[in-house]
Amino acid sequence: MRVDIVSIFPEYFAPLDLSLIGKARANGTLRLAVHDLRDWTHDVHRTVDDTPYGGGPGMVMRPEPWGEALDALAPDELSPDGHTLPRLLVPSPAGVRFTQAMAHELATESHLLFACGRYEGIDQRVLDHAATRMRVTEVSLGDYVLFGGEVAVLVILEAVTRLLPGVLGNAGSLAEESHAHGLLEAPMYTKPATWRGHEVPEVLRSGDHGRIARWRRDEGLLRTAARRPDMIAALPPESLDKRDRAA
Ligand SMILES: N#Cc1c(-c2ccc3ccn(Cc4ccc(CN5CCOCC5)cc4)c3c2)n[nH]c1N
Repeated sequence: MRVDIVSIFPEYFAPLDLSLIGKARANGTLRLAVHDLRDWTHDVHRTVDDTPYGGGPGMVMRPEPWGEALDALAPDELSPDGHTLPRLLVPSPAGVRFTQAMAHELATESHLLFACGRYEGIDQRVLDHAATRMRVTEVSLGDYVLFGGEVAVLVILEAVTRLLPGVLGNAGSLAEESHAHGLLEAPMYTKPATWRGHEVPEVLRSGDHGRIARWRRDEGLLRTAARRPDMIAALPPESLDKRDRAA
């Protein structure tokens, strides 16, 4: 997967050299490039923002630098390797909610292009023009307000990269993790069996894998009911058996 990120704070993405994303870049699974939007400005001050039409607080990101950046990173003509246009992701407080389902969808794309806004956001015409030639998605992490899109790109990129083949050593954990089967995962424990007077639940040390599986499902169901009743409501009815309904 090719990923291009455009931001006025490219240094925000230094963490992408670390850990499993760093390994995915080193082995070619992820081909990532971070670009400074100011490289597409032409004035001495490298200006990227201006006052909003219609008044209101703050500043808006000018369309010209963004237009030139997207032209450069998403050229209309097919590249020699038959490369098609990228999927443009624009983090925004007004975006559709980012979910694990969207992470799976994005993990199937060959080229993602992230536009990181700052100030009050990017001039709408940038997105409208981009949408005439590529798929554009405004995406939000949730109902809280950030300074800009960079943190959202780090989150989205981590959620997508871990779904790419070979990135997560133990692919089994992908199948088991919460949000994969609609429930939060059960509590996890490791050695020692007793720590500061707290015992690991006996069932987990029983070696009875049937009991363990049932305990984990029950605990996941209880946690989900307590913390995320919305996820319970979204479960397909057939996924809850009589025991679950009694819980
Ligand atoms: N993903 C994600 C995000 C973002 C996000 C993503 C991208 C950008 C680019 C600029 N910002 C700052 C910003 C904050 C608030 C507002 C709304 N304004 C409406 C008019 O009154 C003033 C306030 C706009 C822009 C961003 C924030 N926030 N929360 C998420 N889940």
